[in-house]
Amino acid sequence: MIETEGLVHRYSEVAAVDGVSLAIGDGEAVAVVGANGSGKTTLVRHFDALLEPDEGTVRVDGRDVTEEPVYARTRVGMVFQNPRDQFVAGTVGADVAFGPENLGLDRAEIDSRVDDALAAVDMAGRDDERIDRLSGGERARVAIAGALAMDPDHLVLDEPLVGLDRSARESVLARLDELSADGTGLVVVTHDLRDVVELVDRVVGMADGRVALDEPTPAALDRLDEVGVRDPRC
Ligand SMILES: Nc1ncnc2c1ncn2[C@@H]1O[C@H](COP(=O)(O)OP(=O)(O)OP(=O)(O)O)[C@@H](O)[C@H]1O
Repeated sequence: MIETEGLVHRYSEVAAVDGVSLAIGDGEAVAVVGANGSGKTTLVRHFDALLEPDEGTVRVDGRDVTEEPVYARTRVGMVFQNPRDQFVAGTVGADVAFGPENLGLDRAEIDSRVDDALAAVDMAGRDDERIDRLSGGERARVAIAGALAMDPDHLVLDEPLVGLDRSARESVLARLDELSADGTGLVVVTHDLRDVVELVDRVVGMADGRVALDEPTPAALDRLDEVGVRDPRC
């Protein structure tokens, strides 16, 4: 469970997140939508204590993320907008192993997690390939595998489909659908619901740093114009 209570984040004077109280349960698949600059990325970066609240609290399973950032990062896997920003090694296997290695797990457990994570994104057996020689879609899937190797309860993906062609998008979405069906919670940040509308059961709409919409998917679609987001049915 991810919870924020009265969360405020300011960059200098401007409140990018302005009093957000939100609870995301285990296994929920949530889209966080809103216009450019509405505070989506800033909000989700708090789930892993990548930013510090100016006001309010963020908890994962009831544990304050500022006090226990390592716990938050093992339970909430983060996949950034540009996967290039998150790779730490030159090859697929070494990169996916990095998180579990930092947990101090033994080699057999690390290898098993890497195998499972790569299989989950349809990249099994490609451990030795160089990341800089992969396509954009393959990189996106390796980034997801890196987060999955931590065996998280929730996966937070910030614009995971930007820059991918149709077949890469479909491949990533199919993997996310399977993960969701297996019980991994998904939080997908996007300003375009078209791709993920089938995937999510709840839509949180941000406007000016606040939650302006929080509804189950079918009902939410009728109110998207309130947060400046296009109705994917149109
Ligand atoms: N590092 C930063 N320093 C200063 N201001 C920032 C920084 N990051 C974001 N902002 C500002 O905070 C506000 C919210 O930005 P944020 O990236 O959270 O919004 P977003 O909804 O994710 O936007 P987008 O859809 O464009 O990615 C914007 O006005 C942005 O300019």
